Amino acid sequence: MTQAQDILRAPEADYSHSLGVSASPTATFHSPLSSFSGVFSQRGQPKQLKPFNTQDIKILLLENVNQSGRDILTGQGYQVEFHTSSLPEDQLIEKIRDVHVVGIRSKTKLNEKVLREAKNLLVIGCFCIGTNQVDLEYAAEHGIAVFNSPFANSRSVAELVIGEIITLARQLGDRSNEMHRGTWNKVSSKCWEIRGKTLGIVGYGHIGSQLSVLAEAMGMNVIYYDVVSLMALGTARQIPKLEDFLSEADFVTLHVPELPETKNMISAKQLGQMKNGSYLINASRGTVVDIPALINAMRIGKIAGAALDVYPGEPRANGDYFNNSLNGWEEDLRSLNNIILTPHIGGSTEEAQRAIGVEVSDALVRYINQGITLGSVNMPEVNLRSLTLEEPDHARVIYIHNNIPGVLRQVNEILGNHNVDKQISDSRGDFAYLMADVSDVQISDLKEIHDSLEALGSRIMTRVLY
Ligand SMILES: NC(=O)C1=CN([C@@H]2O[C@H](COP(=O)(O)OP(=O)(O)OC[C@H]3O[C@@H](n4cnc5c(N)ncnc54)[C@H](O)[C@@H]3O)[C@@H](O)[C@H]2O)C=CC1
Ligand SMILES: O=C(O)CCC(=O)C(=O)O
Repeated sequence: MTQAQDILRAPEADYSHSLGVSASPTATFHSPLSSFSGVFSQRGQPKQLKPFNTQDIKILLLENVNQSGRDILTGQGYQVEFHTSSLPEDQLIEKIRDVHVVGIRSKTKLNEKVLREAKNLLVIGCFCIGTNQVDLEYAAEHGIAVFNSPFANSRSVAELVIGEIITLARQLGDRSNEMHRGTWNKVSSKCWEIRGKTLGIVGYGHIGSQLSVLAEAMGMNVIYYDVVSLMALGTARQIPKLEDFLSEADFVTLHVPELPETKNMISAKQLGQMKNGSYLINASRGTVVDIPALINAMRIGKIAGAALDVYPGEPRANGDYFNNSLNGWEEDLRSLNNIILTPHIGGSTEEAQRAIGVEVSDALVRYINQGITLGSVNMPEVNLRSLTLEEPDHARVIYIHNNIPGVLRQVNEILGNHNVDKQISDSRGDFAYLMADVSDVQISDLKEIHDSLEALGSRIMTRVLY
């Protein structure tokens, strides 16, 4: 057996999941982080670290996180409680009090009210791209790291949008509904090829740029609007002003995050600036489109069709919920022609969910077991080579603290009685993350190190792994 094989077999080195995540011939996603275990285990077998003061890691997994992710977490011996949907707020609060880790997708709102109750929480895993459902600032202030999967479902969203462009151009939804009702209605009026038409992409990030390539391959012209100046792929063109952009596109598709600046970004005024008979697609977040304004624009024939995957209010679970009790305009939307309404399924493919399950669970394991924050969306990104089995009297000290002068001196005074083998510290805004590997420590020293760090005024959270 080669040394590399040996390392992969060791129970501690189980980031090897990332290497063979997909059974699909087309899913080529591999987490870039999957290579780190190899890099950092070169000097010996990595040692399985244990938290000094959180012996049994308890995880609450909501919203049907994929089996791939559940397997990784249960494989670590953590206690995993799994739910297929999100929970009502009162139940969420009850459960979050007890757990060290919570895993969610887009539905569960981890706002200040909920996080205030989460006294043991170390880390949140968003098994999706968007992190708008989490109060990231509050989490950082309380030493709770947040991880997501920044691009594992981008391709799935881009493919959905491609399908919708053709579906809208050919009024496929309406024809299919008519046939389901027994009506044969063969028409070509206002049905178009997409070849030569202009696709306008708002937000040219992971999804928007992927979509750009696919659309061009189908003969579309691509323009995009983004707040950042970005390199165009193929023959796509960035248009600096939203108004000019909207007046040029036959199809407008939205791929921006939920932010105060993107709220109602497409409203009556912007719909008025779009071409007569153009189409609108929103698979970003429900708040980006003023839906009553869209309903009006479709009723007067300004907009010839729309596809919506996301809504300002979305239900917690599957069921007969798409009625006026959610947002008040569902019945109006349902009555329109040539509108595709989908239940937030942009990223819902086997490939994407498997890859996300692996990527986020691997990040959680790295954080819980080793304190590594690579890929965190609210903490400085910090990494140190793993401790190895050849270093028995070592411990890893993690000190999350307010970013104020003089902290390193105080920490190193506390660690000074031991040999600090390696240390790293980085900050992100008001918060800083320090990780130090110390040798010559006995179990009896750990409590003293932990308690001394906890007593410092700058302290947000202390973890000692040994
Ligand atoms: N329907 C679904 O199931 C899914 C929805 N999403 C949503 O799609 C969004 C976009 O995803 P990615 O492409 O991965 O994000 P990204 O972060 O890679 O790209 C977003 C782009 O939007 C741009 N942007 C931000 N504010 C803007 C503004 N005010 N005007 C114009 N451009 C602006 C950014 O500069 C960036 O280039 C996510 O934030 C998420 O909310 C993501 C995955 C699945
Ligand atoms: O799959 C989900 O639940 C959420 C998908 C999404 O919107 C995201 O990844 O941001």
